[in-house]
Amino acid sequence: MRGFYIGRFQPYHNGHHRMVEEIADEVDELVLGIGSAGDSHSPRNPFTAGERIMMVTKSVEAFDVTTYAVPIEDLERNSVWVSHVQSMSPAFDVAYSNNPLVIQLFKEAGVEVRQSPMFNRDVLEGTELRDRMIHDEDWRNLVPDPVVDVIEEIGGIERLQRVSQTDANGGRDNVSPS
Ligand SMILES: Nc1ncnc2c1ncn2[C@@H]1O[C@H](COP(=O)(O)OP(=O)(O)OP(=O)(O)O)[C@@H](O)[C@H]1O
Ligand SMILES: NC(=O)c1ccc[n+]([C@@H]2O[C@H](COP(=O)(O)O)[C@@H](O)[C@H]2O)c1
Repeated sequence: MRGFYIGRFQPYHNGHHRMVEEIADEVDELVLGIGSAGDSHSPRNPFTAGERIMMVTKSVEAFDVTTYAVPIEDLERNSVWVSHVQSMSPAFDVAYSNNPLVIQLFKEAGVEVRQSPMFNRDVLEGTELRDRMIHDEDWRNLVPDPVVDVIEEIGGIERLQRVSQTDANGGRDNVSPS
């Protein structure tokens, strides 16, 4: 059986990782959909699809499940989104999500959906992690080790901090010293 789990993974964190660990017990193969694949370099979506593919691919090596990472761009029309996903992904039998819109769209399309508990959601949330990165607070213990390596390799913290600035302070870096 093949499962499908989509997220923005901005970044891939230990909550996602726990969910993948549980899914790996139920399926033979797993497709990880890299959602909002066209988005990057913004405070909500700092990392590119390719960077997120590196994060998930290196992290899921810890589990005994064949995994395919597939980038999925957003569409204006929710009503055809499941067809769009299916057109990009290896065929799957069951979709995993805790996102109410995703659950609704898959159910309406007749796809079986399974949910998982939320793990330690007070800290294991992308929004909380990005906030900690911006403010130089602890985040490394909330993601799998390979994610730390990828974010360091790409200069991810500096990027997120810069794209989160406003022109009022961000422009300073662009002025040549006199
Ligand atoms: N701590 C968690 N435990 C279990 N599932 C989670 C957890 N955090 C996110 N998920 C689920 O993983 C999927 C992908 O989530 P997503 O990539 O949006 O992460 P997020 O932590 O919700 O990020 P953001 O705050 O950026 O929206 C969704 O179905 C979401 O509900
Ligand atoms: N119309 C659409 O493009 C559409 C609809 C539902 C979900 N999605 C995407 O699926 C992903 C769902 O992941 P999250 O659970 O992380 O929000 C997101 O990237 C979201 O943008 C897109």
